This record gives sequence, C-alpha cells and structure tokens, in this order.
Amino acid sequence: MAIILTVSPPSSRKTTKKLSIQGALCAFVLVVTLVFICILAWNSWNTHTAKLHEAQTSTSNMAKALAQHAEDTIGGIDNVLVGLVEMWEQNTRESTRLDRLNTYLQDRVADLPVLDSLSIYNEQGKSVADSWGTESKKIDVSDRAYFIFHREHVDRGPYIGPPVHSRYTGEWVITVSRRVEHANGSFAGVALAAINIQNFRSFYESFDIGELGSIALLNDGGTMLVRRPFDDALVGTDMKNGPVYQYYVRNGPVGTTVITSSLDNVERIYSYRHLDHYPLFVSVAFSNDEVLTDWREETIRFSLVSTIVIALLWILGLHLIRQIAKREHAQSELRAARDDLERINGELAALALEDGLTGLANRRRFDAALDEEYARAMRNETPLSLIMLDVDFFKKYNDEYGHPQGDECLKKISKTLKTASARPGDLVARYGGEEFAILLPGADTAGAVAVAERVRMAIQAINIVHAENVGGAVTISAGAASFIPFRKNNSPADLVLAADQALYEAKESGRNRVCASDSSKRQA
Ligand SMILES: Nc1nc2c(ncn2[C@@H]2O[C@H](COP(=O)(O)OP(=O)(O)OP(=O)(O)O)[C@@H](O)[C@H]2O)c(=O)[nH]1
Repeated sequence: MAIILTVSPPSSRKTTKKLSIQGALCAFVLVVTLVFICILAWNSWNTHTAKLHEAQTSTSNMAKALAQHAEDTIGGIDNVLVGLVEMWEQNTRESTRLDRLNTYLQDRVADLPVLDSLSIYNEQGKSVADSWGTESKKIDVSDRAYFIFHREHVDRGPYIGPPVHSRYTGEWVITVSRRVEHANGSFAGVALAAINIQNFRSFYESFDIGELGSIALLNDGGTMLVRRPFDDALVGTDMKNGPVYQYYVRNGPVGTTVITSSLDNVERIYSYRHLDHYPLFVSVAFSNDEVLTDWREETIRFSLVSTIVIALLWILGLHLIRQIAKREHAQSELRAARDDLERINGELAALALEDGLTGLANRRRFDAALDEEYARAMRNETPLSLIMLDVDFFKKYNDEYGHPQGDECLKKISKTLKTASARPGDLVARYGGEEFAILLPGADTAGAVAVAERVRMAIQAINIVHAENVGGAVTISAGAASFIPFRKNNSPADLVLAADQALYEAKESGRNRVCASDSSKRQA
C-alpha cells in the first residue's frame, strides 16, 4: 500500500509570530546600539567640555600667578627706584656721595637678580651713576622714550617703557624709570632700572604649557615685552591690532576666551590679567589642539572599542535571529510532520483494524468489539447477538471460477452484508476465509435470526452464479446466537461458539439457511 505523506505549510499566524520575534530582537539590538552611541556621544561631549573648562581654569590660574609675579618683580624694582630717587635728590652732586651711590646701585643689582642694571641720568641724559662702573659714563639716553617721557611729564610715578637693547650689554631689557627733580621741581634726570627680559623668559620657560602654548607680557599700549615661544623679532612688536589685545580692550582687565593667534594662526584658549598697579598685562594660552589631544585619543579609543562591541552585538543579534528563524522553521516542520504522522497513524490504525480484501472490520477489530459489547451488555443487562455466516461450497466456487473470481465473490457478499445489516451499532466483520460475523448489540435471538435471514436472502438475491451450488447461485448458511451476559454468566468465546454451532447446524441441515443456537431455530 502506498502512503502519501503531505507536509502542511506553516500557518501565517506562525510566520507572523516568527517575524515579530525577529523584529523585536532587531529593534532591541538597534535600540541598544543607539543608546550605546548616545552614551558615547554624551560622554565624549562631557569630557570635551570638561577638558576645555579645565584648560580655562589652568590658564586663568596661571595668568593670575604670572601677573602676581610681574607685579612683585616690578614692585620690588620700583621700590628700589623710589629709594634711589630720594637718595639722589637729597645728595645731588656730592662726589663722595656719588661713590657711595655707585656702590649702593651695585649692591641693589646684586640683591635683585632680575635686575640688569640700575642707573641715574642727568637732565642731558648722561649717566651720572650706575651699577656698571666708570665705563658707563659715556652712555647717553637722551633719545630714549623713558627719558623723553620724564623730561616732558611732571608725573612722579614709575614709567615702564617699551623693550630696548641695553646700551651696556646690547641685550633686550625692559625699563622701569622714575623722574628725578631739582629742589625747585625742575627736571633733573631719570633713575632707571633695566630688567633683562631673559629673566622673564627663563621664568616663563619653567611652565608646562605644551608645545603650542604661549605666555606674553604686554604693556597697556599693546607693545609686546616678552613672549614665549621667544622670537627676537617679536620683542617690542605693536600688538594693538591683535585679537587678544582687542579682546582685552573690549572686555576689561581679566578674561578668558578662545582666539586664533594673529602671530602663528594657532587656536588657543587665552586667559589674560592686567596688573593691579602697573600698566602691564599678562596672557597665558594653551593650544586648543593640545588641550584636546588626550580627549581626541580617548574618543578614538572609545569609538573603536564601541564599534567592536556594537559589531559583536549585531553579530550576536543576527546569529540569534537566524537561530530563532531556524528553530521556528524546524518547529513548524516538526508540527507539520507530527500532524501528518498523527493523520497517518490514524489511517494505519484504521487499516490495522480493516480487512484488506473486503474493507470490512477484520478479525482483530471484531474480537475487540465483541469484548467491548459483551462488557457493555453485561453492565446494561441487555442482549448481545452474533451471526456467523459461511459461503456454501465456496471451495467448489474457487475450483470452478478461480481464486481471483472467488475474491470478487467475497467482495460482493461483503457489500451486501453491510447494506443488509444497517443498524448503526452493528458490526460486520470478516471472521476468516469465507466466514463472516455480524455483531448485533441489543438484538435478541429473534432479531438476530431476522437479520441473518435478511442477509441470506439478500445474498441469494444478488445471484452470483455458482454452478456447483444448489440453485446455481451463491448462498450462505448462518448461525445466530444471543446472550444476556449477566444472566447467562458466559464469556464472549461462548457466544462465538454458540453461533458457530448454530452455523454448523445450518450446514449440516442442508445449507442456505439460518439456525439459532437456542430452541427458536428457524429454517430459511
Ligand atoms: N477466493 C478466495 N477463497 C477463499 C478465501 N478464503 C478462503 N477461501 C476458500 O474458501 C474455501 C472454503 O472451503 P471449505 O472450508 O471446504 O468450505 P466450503 O467449500 O465452502 O464448504 P461448506 O462450507 O461446507 O459449504 C477454501 O477453498 C478456501 O481456499 C479468500 O479470501 N478468497
């Protein structure tokens, strides 16, 4: 027998469910990725802001410290100048005093390493006393800005001039000077302190401001006094139009801003501070690029790690999605296979209880049905009847017409048996060979005999030619038996035996007839 297995396609509901699980997983991975990227961006932005803020705080603190340094330096020197002016004005032109003054100047310069020289010039600009000694007597400073300023201004305050090359050493110096007056208030000369800018340079070099950072000391007129990185050409440069000076002019004595330098085009975070008592201001700057170097490297590192993590997440997610898809597919195939198997099992079970030739219940099913009905009849105390039928002279039929024809004959008889015993609870079975059984639950002997008689006549009526039989057509003999199991206290086998004995009696008494196992026999 060929069994055709058909696999049912997965239902659309399952497909939708599968898609929704995969979609949810996809959405989850996407959300995790986006959250990850947002956290990374947020963290990066925070670090960026913190780094800039940190740099601003550092430059601001440094500007304050350097302004204080300049303040203290200039202040200390100015104090010396104040004393010097006082000493000179009170002891003018006393040669003995001049010697003492020279020594005093040399001692002060020795006390203050930041000082390059201390000197006093008369109203013609000629040196009259200085820390260098006699050689300096030839020096004439009448053309210097500080000399002209004091000659033309009665202001007694300190004057900080633009950087100049020292006429003693040729080095760049920053000059701090005060006016000296005669007793009548007329101009008597200038007391001058020269600061070698190398001192400021060395001091500024000691700070860690990176490769591209800068420190500058400017006067209020925008003239560059000292700058790190040092460039000889920049000393004394007018920076009035520079962005830092312009920002200072607009925003007051203290400030921090990001500006691209007009000198080297480097973008820097600038903090500047004006000195409290002198017309100078200091600016400190860190290169934006250098400030953000660590941040940039960290961001690149984080981004790389995050990219790897996200890639792994996606690989894992896609792998999971594929696994789920495979599992869903396998499950739907399994379900389909199980359904098919159940269906086939049902068919096989039916086939296992069916007679292959006639399609009637087979012997196994008959035995099971007999036990079942027998038990029920016992419970309900109802009668159970059995008809055993046998084709008359069937051996002769086979001999005459051949075995295949005999099969056809059995099929026709089976069909007739089925239609002739039409009650729903009746079971027609092929008992074996050319012998049949009809189980009639609820039927008593009379009913069973009636059914058997009806069947016998029906088979005779289909008139299957059987030359060797009496009447020339196929006939059957039947034996009927009926029990009420409870009362009789017998077994199913007893019912079969009783029906079989009645059948034997029918055969013995001439065939083509029905016999009952009890006294109520009837002849066809
Ligand atoms: N064609 C065919 N013959 C079968 C089948 N089963 C049993 N037979 C034959 O049925 C015949 C039964 O012969 P017997 O038992 O001698 O009985 P009978 O010839 O019918 O004689 P009585 O029963 O005494 O009337 C045997 O020849 C079996 O080979 C079947 O499935 N197909």
